[in-house]
Parts: sequence; C-alpha cells; structure tokens
Amino acid sequence: MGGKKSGYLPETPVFLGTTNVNRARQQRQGHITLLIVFFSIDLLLASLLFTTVHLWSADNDFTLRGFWILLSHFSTDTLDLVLLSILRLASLSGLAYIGSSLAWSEGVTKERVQEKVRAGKVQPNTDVYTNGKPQTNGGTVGNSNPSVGVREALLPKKDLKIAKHPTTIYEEWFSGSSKKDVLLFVVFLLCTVFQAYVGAKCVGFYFDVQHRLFNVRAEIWQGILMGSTVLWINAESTTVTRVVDSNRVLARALFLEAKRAASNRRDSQIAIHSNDGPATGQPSSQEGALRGDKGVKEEAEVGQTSYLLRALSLARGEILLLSCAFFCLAVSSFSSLILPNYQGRILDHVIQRAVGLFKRDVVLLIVFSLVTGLFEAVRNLCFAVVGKRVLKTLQDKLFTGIIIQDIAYFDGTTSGELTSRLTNDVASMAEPVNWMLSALLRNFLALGGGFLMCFIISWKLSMLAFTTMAPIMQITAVYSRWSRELNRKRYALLAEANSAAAEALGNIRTVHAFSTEDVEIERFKSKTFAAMQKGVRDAFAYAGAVAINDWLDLGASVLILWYGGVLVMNNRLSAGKLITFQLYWNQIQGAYKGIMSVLMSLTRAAGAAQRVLSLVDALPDIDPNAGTMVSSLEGEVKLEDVYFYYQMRPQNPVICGINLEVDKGQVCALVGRSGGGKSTIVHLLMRFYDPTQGRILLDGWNLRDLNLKSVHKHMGLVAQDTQMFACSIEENITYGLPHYHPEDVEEAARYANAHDFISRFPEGYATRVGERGVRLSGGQRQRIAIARMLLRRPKVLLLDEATSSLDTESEALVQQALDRLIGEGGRTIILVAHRLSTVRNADNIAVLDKGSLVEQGTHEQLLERKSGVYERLVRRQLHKTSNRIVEDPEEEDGADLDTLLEDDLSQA
Ligand SMILES: Nc1ncnc2c1ncn2[C@@H]1O[C@H](COP(=O)(O)OP(=O)(O)OP(=O)(O)O)[C@@H](O)[C@H]1O
Repeated sequence: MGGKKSGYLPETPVFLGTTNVNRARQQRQGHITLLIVFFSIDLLLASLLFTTVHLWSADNDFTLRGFWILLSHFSTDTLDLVLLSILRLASLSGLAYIGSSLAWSEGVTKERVQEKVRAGKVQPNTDVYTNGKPQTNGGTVGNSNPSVGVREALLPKKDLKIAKHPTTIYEEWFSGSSKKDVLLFVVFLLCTVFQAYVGAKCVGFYFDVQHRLFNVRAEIWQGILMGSTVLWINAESTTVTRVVDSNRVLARALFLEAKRAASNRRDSQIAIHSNDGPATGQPSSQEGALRGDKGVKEEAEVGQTSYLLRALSLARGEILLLSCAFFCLAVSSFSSLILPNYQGRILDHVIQRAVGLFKRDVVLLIVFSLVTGLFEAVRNLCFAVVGKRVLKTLQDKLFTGIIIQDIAYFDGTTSGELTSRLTNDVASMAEPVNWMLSALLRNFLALGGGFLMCFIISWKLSMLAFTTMAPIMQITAVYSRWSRELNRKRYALLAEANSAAAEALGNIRTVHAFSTEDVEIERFKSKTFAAMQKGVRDAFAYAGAVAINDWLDLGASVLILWYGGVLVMNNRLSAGKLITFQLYWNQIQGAYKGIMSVLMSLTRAAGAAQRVLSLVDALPDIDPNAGTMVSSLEGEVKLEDVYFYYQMRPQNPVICGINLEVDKGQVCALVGRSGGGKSTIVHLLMRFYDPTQGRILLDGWNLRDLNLKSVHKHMGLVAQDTQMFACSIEENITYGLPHYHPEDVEEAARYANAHDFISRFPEGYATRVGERGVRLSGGQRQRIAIARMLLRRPKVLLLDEATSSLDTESEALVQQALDRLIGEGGRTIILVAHRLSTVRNADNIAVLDKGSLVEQGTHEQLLERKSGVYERLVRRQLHKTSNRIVEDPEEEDGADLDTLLEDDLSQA
C-alpha cells in the first residue's frame, strides 16, 4: 500500500452509523421472533391434536383430574407429536440464536476487514479507524495487524461482548463460513428427521372409530400439522440461514456506512477547493473495478430474482410472440396434466376387462398426446426466437454500456476482460433466457397441477410423499447459493485468461522478439487452470446435491408404493389410482427438477448477469451528451489552478496547480521532461478526465458545462500513439464523418504529406491498413492521423508529440505538414513539443516539471531570463550541436529537447 494522501483524511473519526447497526439488529430479532411464532403454532396444533383425540373423545371429563388420567393413558402417537414440537421449538430457536451471535462476530473479523481493504471496497486511509483514530501508517490494515481496534471501531460497545467471544476462541482453526455450514447442516438434519417422523406419525395415526366427530377434527389437526411442517421446514432453515447470513447484512451495513461517511467527507473537502461541484465515489487503484471519472462505483448485486426480472424486461418488446408462447404453454400444460389420469383409467379398465371404456380412453389418450406435442413445439419455437432476440438486445446494450464509460474506467481494465464480458458473460446470461421462461412456467404449471391432482387422489398419500420435498428444496437452495458465488469467481478467472490472451496476441511481435511464448502460455494456463478447478468443485457439489436429491426422491417413491399398496390392499384406493398418483408424482418430480435446473442456470447466469448489467446500468460521470451545445469556437483556452491525479495512482499528483492561458489563434508549446504531465494536460483539454480541482475554460466557458460531443467537433487531436482501425485508408481518414467529398479527403492527405505514399499503393485510398494499422509504417500512420484531423478543420488543435517515434525522414515529412498547419494561423494550437524548431516559433512556451509550470514566455523572453531553465537549455543545446558535425540541416533543429531539458532540470 502506498503512502497516504492527506487531503483525503478526515480530521475526526468516521461515524459508523448506528442506524444501520440498529436496522440489522432489528432484522435479527425479527427472524428469531418469526421462528418462535412458527414453532408456537406448531406446538399449539400438536396440543390440539392431543386434546381432540384423547381428552375430548374419551369420557368428556374436562377437570384437571380427567386430564391427568388421560395423560397417563394416552397413545404415544399424539404425545410424541407434542414432545416433538417442544423439542423443535427449543433446538431450532437455540440454533438460530447461535447463528445470529456468529453473525455479529463474523461481520467484523479481521479477515473481513482485510478482504474488504484488499478488494478496494474500503479505503484504509478513510474507512478503517483504530479506536476511533484514523490509521496513521497509510493503510497498513490490509497487510498488517488491524487487531481488535478495528473491530471496536466498527461495533457499538455493547455488541463487542458477543462479537469477541466466538471470534477469539475459534478464529484460528474454524473459519466463519465453516461454522455457518456446520450449523446449517445440523438444522437441515434436525428438520428432515422431525418432518419424516411427523409424516409417518400422521399417516399411520390410530383413530377411535366410535368417535367419528372427534376423528374428523383430529384428521383436520393432523393434516394442518403435517402440511404446516412441510412449509415450516423451509421457513425454519431459511430463517436460520438468513440470521446467519445477516453477518453480510451487518458487515455490509457497517462498511457501506463507513464508506459513505468517508466519501461524504471527501466530497465536502473537494467542494471547498473546487468550484465545479462535489465528486463522488472512491479514488482507488483497484484493477478491474467498475469506475467512473469520480471514482470506483458500487456494483449492485444481481440475484436470481432481479436477474429474472431484468431478463423479462429485456423481452418486453416481444409481447406478441410471448403471448402466443404463453397460449401454447397453457394448452400443452393442461393437456399433459390430463394424460396420467387416462393412463391410470386405462389400467383400471384392463383390470376390470371393460373393453369399450378401454378403447375410448386409449383414443382420448392419443388425442391429448398429439395436442400436447403440437403446442409444445410451437411454444418452444416462440421462446427460442424470443431468446435470440434478447441476446442481440443484450449484446447491443452491453457494447453501448462499455463504449460510453469514462476513460478512467478503461485505465483500470483490459480489453480482454471487456471482450470476455461481451462474449462469455453475455452468452451465459442470455443462454437461459432461450429456454428459461418457457421451462420455468411449464414446470410451475406441471408442479401446481400435479400437486392438485395428487391431493385429489389421496391427500394422506400426498402428505407422506411430500415429506421429502422440503429437504430437497433445502439442499438445492444451499447448493445454488454456494454455486453462484463460485461461478462468479470462475467467470472472473476466465475473463483474466481472456485478458492475458488478448494482451499476448495484441503484442505478438514483442512476444516473439523476446521469445516469451512459454511465459504467455503459462500465464494463460494458470488462469484457465484456476477456472477449471472452480468448475470441477462445482461439478462435484452439483453431483452430490443431485445424488442426495435423487435418494430422497426414490425414498418418496418407496413410501408411495408402500403406503399406497396398503391402501389398495385395504380397498381404500384402486390400483389405477395408485398408478395415476405415481405418474403425477413423477411429473411433480420432473417439474421440480426442471425448475431446479432453471434455477441453477439462473444461478450461473446471475453471476454473469452481474458483470453484464453493472456495465449496462453504469452511466459515465462525464456525460458526452449533457451540457450546453457549442456551435462554433473561438479557441481561447485557459487552465485555472488545475490539479489532477489518475485514479490508478491516487497517491501520485500529476498536475499540481497549473495556470495557463492560450489566446485564440495562438500556438502554445508544452515542453518538459518525460512524465512531467504534458500529455495529461492534453487529456484534460479533451476532457478524457475532469481535473480533480480547478477549472478548464474554453472561450470563457467551463469545459464541464459544455456538451462534449459538440466541443469535440471543433477540436482535433493527434496523439503520440496513432490509432488506426482495420479498414481502408479512406475510411480511416474520414472516420466519424457521415458526409464528405473525396476531393477534401485527398486535399487533407496532400496537406499532411500523405497523398504521395497513398497513391503509390495499388489500391490507393482503398488500401486496407490491418489491425491497428500494422500494414503501415509509423510515419505513414502519423500522417494519416494528421489528415484525419485536418479534414475536420478544428479550431483547437492538440498535437501530442506527433513526431516522437519516427525516423528522421518520416519525421521531416510529418514536421513539414505540422509546420504548414501552424504557419497557416487561425487555429489555436497546443503542442507537446519534441523539436526545438517548433518550440521556437510558438507564441508561448510553457516549461513543465513534475506537474508544475516552472517557466513560460516566448522563445526570446525565455532566453532573456539569464540562467532560466529554457535559456540554459538552449545554451547547452547550441554547445552540443556546435561540437557535432551536422550533415542534415534539419537535424540541428531536431536535437532532442526533452533529453536536454531533462539533463538541465536535474542539474538545476
Ligand atoms: N492512465 C494513467 N494512469 C496512471 N498514471 C498515468 C496515466 N497516464 C500517465 N500517468 C502518469 O502520469 C504522469 C504524467 O504522464 P504524462 O503522460 O502526462 O507525461 P508526459 O509529460 O506527457 O511524458 P512524455 O513526454 O514521456 O510523454 C507519469 O508519471 C505517468 O506515469
């Protein structure tokens, strides 16, 4: 971690927000209360069952004595249920309490603090405070010992007692997540055992046949008790999970609050210095973060529900196709729901040898099968078309989302990472949309219909079979949560692999020149290997979850056949009905698995969706469409007390309080040693970034208030590294211009000394230049860039060392073009100078060093200043050149000013 930037340190400790802490505490209490309410109802129902069956049905003795007699005679069936309810109340509430205590401690362990700091989510200088005092070592929290102090700073005092205890005892050998997993496993086990027991008890319950009224009532209690158990098992585990998970809520609340407070403070500090309104976000050098010009942005978490809603909103335009799909879905679901009914009936007809009915039902079965198949096919087609269209919309939206981001965002990411988002993530996100909507709805209908039919056939059998449903749901929920997190990391690793590949391929010549193919291959392999490891872990967990679920499924089938067989043998159910029930049960299983597979795809897709949607939703801080439109520019440029640092190096101020004025039509040369901030000024003038402090004025207007797109129409930039597109020379010159005359293109090319070499190509202006212009020489690229800029006739010209990387001949040609341009007048030109000849002719020469303006004036004025930096520079240069044999008159002027200046400034 680097040193601290005092400007960002608040004088008083950050207030951690008791509101959030209280909210989290209330949430925890709410969960436990809910749990107690659930179990109290459970206990009440079990007691009512006991009372109904035994107390009121026996001899109607309502006295305490009668109750006591009954208690000593009761059947174990009902007592068991009462005791079970008490046990549930005690054990699961206790576990929930332990869970919540762990949550408090986990929210603030040093690992979490370090994790946050490492992830750049908490700025060590601004967010973490020891005993209410800021850390003074410039952010050592991330790499040394944050100690209990951090925790103390993060928690209100009375909560520390709970927090410290489990943390200090188990911290070293038992991580928070393991504690949570063990706790959840215990809860799951208890719930499953309790529920299976209640199911078996209720179904095999003994009733006194002489007391029918009481028996009916008892059946009702029993049904409610069992039915509610099915629901509660989920409610219980969900509640406990959420209580345990509230460590996230807590930690999040705390950290967010800290972050917000720090950010607010920073805003107010910046606002004091700046006339341009407050900045937001966090300055951070964190790679790959979502950032705008004002700092890192919080990426909203995309869960399954929000993903589903977003996917649906993307398909909004397809309402006609969707309606058709839904209609087909309704028809096919209804007819497929009827099929098992006919299958069971056919079997009963076979047993009863009813030939007429048998034939009729077979025909109906065929008709319903055909209808189902036809409507299924149309439904699939409609959804598939919707899916493809959604994919396209998503790709377009993401590319738009990426390209409009602030330049600061691209400083912190790589093109490989972005292409990975555009390809892998978009595909992963959109792939389930192809079939997800369809599968989800179809399976939900099949599930609901199946449930209904099962209950109609035999509610007792249904109750028994459904005891396995809740544990299956629980396992699936746990797996999906875990898998989502894992897959998010896997996609991040794949993106890194993509980045590594893109970087290596982009610099393929350097790779070959240095023979670093093996290094690059290893780099790529290490990322794909890590991603594969995560994928394999996911596969194992998936197989485990599926295996347990299958066993539970099979268990349910055995229960159905066992208890159903008993019912059939007692003539309380026909064999056909049992088969029908089994078929519906299979349908429910299939539908449930279908829903789960959709949910798992959703889980995977939600991870990818987060990476896609975060960019789709993120608006740039510098909005190119906002602000006052500019129809024409005079070209007066002014920098007023400008400060700036790049986000990727927030500790390193690049521009430190520069004031500079360039009148309209003037030529201003920026000179100075390498890394002095010359190109940065050009970037600020193009508004690639906004100054951290101070203002840039264009014709007296604050650049921030002007519409950037309209400003750029009047500005031209020839950058150090010329950027070409893989298309023809003509397309490169006319880039971004909707209309142009071919003669103008040629004129611009002539002016830029490019026409001759272009004409020598067999295909002339139609010659394709290759990726990034690889089929052209550096000088040729540079001259095409100048022609591109000239064609737009800009009022303000920014030339950033346009001849820096050229050989003497190309340099002379490019320089000639530039000199002609400068000599022409009428344009404001700001150039980062490389050659003395250009500098000498400038109206104003600004000498920059370490981000400050150390000297400025005309060539003559600067020379008059005896022992000024510039004057010494020129003197030294003359001395140097006089000791050389100068063959080329160009070369005399072309002595490298930077090198001379550098020497000079270091001596000064
Ligand atoms: N995108 C960036 N992110 C972080 N730091 C940057 C970035 N671009 C430049 N810098 C740093 O800012 C400082 C000024 O860079 P700048 O390119 O403005 O210098 P310069 O005077 O134009 O140098 P040269 O003459 O070598 O081009 C340097 O220390 C550089 O390392």
